[in-house]
Amino acid sequence: MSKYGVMVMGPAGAGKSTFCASLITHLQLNRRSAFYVNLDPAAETFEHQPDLDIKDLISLEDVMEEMKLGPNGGLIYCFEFLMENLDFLTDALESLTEEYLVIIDMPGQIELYTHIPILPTLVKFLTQPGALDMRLCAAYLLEATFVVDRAKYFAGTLSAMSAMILLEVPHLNILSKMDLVKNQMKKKELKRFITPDTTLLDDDPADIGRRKAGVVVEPESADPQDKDALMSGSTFKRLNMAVAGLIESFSMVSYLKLDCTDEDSVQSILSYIDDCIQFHEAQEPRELAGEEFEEEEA
Ligand SMILES: Nc1nc2c(ncn2[C@@H]2O[C@H](COP(=O)(O)OP(=O)(O)OP(=O)(O)O)[C@@H](O)[C@H]2O)c(=O)[nH]1
Ligand SMILES: [Mg+2]
Repeated sequence: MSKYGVMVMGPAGAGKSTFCASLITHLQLNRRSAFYVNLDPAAETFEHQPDLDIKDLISLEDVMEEMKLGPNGGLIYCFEFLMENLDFLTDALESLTEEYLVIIDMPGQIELYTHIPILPTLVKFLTQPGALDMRLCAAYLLEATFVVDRAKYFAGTLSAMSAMILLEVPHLNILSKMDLVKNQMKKKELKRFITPDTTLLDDDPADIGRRKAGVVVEPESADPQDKDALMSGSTFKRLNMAVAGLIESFSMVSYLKLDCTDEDSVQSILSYIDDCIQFHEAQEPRELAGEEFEEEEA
């Protein structure tokens, strides 16, 4: 029997756990079943208690103490340990029916999504036909406040693209915390950030600010040893332009908007997730309970 799931990823503080909580609340309100898996060994407080928590397998605190590792090295160790103990996942997930949406809350360390092969291995394990056979999609969150700084926005987009290429599962890119920017920017202006392209750099407020302050240094006149001067000037702009051009030419990234404080917004993202993993196609028609039947009849 197939399982259905979404892996919620993205940089630190992007709003992953908040989104997982909103999604679970929304599913519960709509009488759907959720199975919440926390894979962040540093996460301590939850709005909904996880059904499965990596901390029951390994504790980051113990790892850091015993292995004399820092928080990032400790996290990688925890994931390596998880990969050697995949039964921890199989035992909990194998009995789930098709009605469940498995929501996997990931840590924010960017290393996980860029150059370490742990996540691709984990995704292969979860999706492997004949085993858990999970129809899995990735939801990659990037904070909408990044749009204020174009360089940050493109760097974030690059990390989303990297995760996309690395994982090879259906991928949704999401601008989270939209409530924080929607009053600061006109709708039309915000719309430009849905699909990243180089024109966004033409009117970069940070660049205009630097020019006004007279700190733009042309690379030809800058001291090659003075990295700050170089990076504050047109070299930085050209670098951003090159990154933006690369992203634009691959046309791989476009964003959905998420405001966790808005039920309709969470529903809209859930619809995309359901479509990606073809959740509804697998559902048996449910027998209506008495109350629902009366509502339907009315
Ligand atoms: N205004 C607003 N704040 C949000 C939203 N989503 C998350 N936050 C806040 O952003 C902060 C980080 O949110 P988390 O959900 O913990 O982010 P995370 O990505 O799980 O963080 P890590 O697990 O530490 O990487 C918290 O203070 C949240 O309250 C949102 O949609 N709107
Ligand atoms: Mg979190």
